[in-house]
Amino acid sequence: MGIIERIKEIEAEMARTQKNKATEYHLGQLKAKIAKLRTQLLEPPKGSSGGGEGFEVTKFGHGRVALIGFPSVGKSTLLTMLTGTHSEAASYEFTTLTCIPGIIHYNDTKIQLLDLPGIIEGASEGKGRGRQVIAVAKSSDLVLMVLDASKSEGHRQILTKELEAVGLRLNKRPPQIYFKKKKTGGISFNSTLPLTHVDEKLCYQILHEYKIHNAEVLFREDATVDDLIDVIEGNRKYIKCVYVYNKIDVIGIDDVDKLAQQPNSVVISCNLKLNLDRLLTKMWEEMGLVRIYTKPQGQQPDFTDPVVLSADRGGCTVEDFCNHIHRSLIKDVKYVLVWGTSARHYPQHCGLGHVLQDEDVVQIVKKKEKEDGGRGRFKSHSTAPARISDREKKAPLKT
Ligand SMILES: Nc1nc2c(ncn2[C@@H]2O[C@H](COP(=O)(O)OP(=O)(O)OP(=O)(O)O)[C@@H](O)[C@H]2O)c(=O)[nH]1
Ligand SMILES: [K+]
Ligand SMILES: [Mg+2]
Repeated sequence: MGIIERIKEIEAEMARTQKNKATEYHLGQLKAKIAKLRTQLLEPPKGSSGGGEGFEVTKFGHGRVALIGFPSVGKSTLLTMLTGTHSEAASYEFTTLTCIPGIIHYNDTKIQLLDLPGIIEGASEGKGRGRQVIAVAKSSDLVLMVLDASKSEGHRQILTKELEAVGLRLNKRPPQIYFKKKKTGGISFNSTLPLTHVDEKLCYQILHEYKIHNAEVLFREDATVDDLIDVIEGNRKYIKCVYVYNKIDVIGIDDVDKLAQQPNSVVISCNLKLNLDRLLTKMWEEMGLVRIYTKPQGQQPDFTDPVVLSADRGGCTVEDFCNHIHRSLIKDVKYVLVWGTSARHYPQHCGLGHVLQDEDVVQIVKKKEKEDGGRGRFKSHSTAPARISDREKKAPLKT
């Protein structure tokens, strides 16, 4: 029997099994069995060199956003509208057969937007180009799940399930469970609070299913069996997702209202160019990008060319900022001067650990500033016309 058939069989058994206290251990075990099989399904076939031909698209810009959705929901139309890069759109399904990258210029940052083939139910099992599409989704910083506002609301759940089946977790944070395999000592099970979903016996059974007999497990929240399995599997990818309901031009205003109230959702119409600004704002907020403007001593900052950091990827400290400019810079830095929302007063003298915020202005003061004679990266940097921000009008940047 193939892996997919075995998954189907266990799912059927789970559906048949009544949920109660007496069956919860058995159900937990079945969940672990399915998780193991799904992981197996994702492994490249034996004898092959890797995952087969994927969509090789080089990362570009300050972040990557993937358009995921069923066929003909308007993904390509949206890519064309937001990036100006043409991607063929038509009324028939599977118009797009590969990955098409475009660039969104927004708030002085560049975001790579990827148009992809439509995926269908069963994509996680390899139907259509599901695997390749999902691999791209996994490589992204944000997923825009594009939905047809006029179609069944169930589509959102079906797609979410497909993505979950391959280890993607949308708008979730990793479970607060400490888990460490050991060589000896048996299993130590602890929690910092009362648990209502998992007890010691259930945890043992799940670990047993994974043939783990020595480990330390500490629950720091009232997590579920699924959370525990995610932590043991360890290969889950936590990604933010915005649900984009397109084609609101073909439904009534009451239905539009209902969809707009769904969590993390934006309603749009590509045809009527409705709400695309809102979509861009939401997308940008969710990416959590932090723009830092460098200020050469005695000059205004260059407000056209920020260093872009991210709390999720790489971090936003002064040290991250310095490393972003040049790996070897850090050893020369004495301290930095910071203007902006992260500063308590202007300018604030900050060390490497200081956490910067969006639109902060930073001036680097080097250890050997004098001997350097002002020839460093920051002295010669840019004479581009400065954009005068509101904040700056209030507090001119002297130094
Ligand atoms: N009414 C309406 N139709 C739209 C809208 N946006 C796109 N469409 C139409 O929907 C159809 C499918 O659009 P595509 O952009 O090809 O959809 P897709 O999701 O890229 O489709 P595949 O590549 O086949 O998966 C086209 O006929 C578009 O003109 C919209 O806002 N309103
Ligand atoms: K289409
Ligand atoms: Mg398309």
